[in-house]
Amino acid sequence: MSLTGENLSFSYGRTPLIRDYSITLTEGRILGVHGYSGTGKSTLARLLTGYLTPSEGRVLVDGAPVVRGAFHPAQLIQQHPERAVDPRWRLSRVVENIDPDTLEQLGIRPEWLTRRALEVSGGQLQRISIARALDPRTRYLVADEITTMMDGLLQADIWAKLVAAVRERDLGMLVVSHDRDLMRHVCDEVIEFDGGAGTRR
Ligand SMILES: Nc1ncnc2c1ncn2[C@@H]1O[C@H](COP(=O)(O)OP(=O)(O)OP(=O)(O)O)[C@@H](O)[C@H]1O
Repeated sequence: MSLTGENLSFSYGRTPLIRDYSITLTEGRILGVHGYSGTGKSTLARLLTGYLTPSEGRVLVDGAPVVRGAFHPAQLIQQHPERAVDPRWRLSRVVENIDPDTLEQLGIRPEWLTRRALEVSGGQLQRISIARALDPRTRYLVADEITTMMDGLLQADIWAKLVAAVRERDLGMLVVSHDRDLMRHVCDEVIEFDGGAGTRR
């Protein structure tokens, strides 16, 4: 069982950002993706989770393309949770499909759920967006710089809880980060991302 990006190419304008790049994430593994700023790591994360469509190549989940409009089994957790959560919604609505044990596992307090996104802290909102990504149908997570804006203690707490949840559910997780120490700590393996064959910047 795997999440595969097969011969992916993508560009925002004329210059290719990602070219003929392939990557495989196996269920139950935590794979780190490290690379210089601007190489296209966030773009790769978006391609793998269906937020962007590759110009060439394809994304396969367990060997098959994801059905358009269906729940994507690879869920993206972004650096800025406030961009991922509708500010008008009470947080209880954001996590309505998530079982209470998962909320408790992530240290989410019931009183946060009565509020909206702008009425909780960044760390609290990131826990909510992690919880939402842990839908029962999720098989893979792509975590893109999810604790970059947080202090060390909060980072460590969130990663400990997320990794425990991932291991317990035997999910595959791709971790995009600049932080080599974090990746050494969290990942089974770390790869260097360069955008693929022949990309220039
Ligand atoms: N929506 C967009 N439209 C046009 N260009 C974009 C868009 N999003 C990103 N880019 C450009 O694509 C390149 C790669 O961006 P991306 O965010 O994927 O890189 P990254 O490796 O994640 O960078 P960082 O490590 O700094 O977060 C950058 O030059 C960026 O300016």
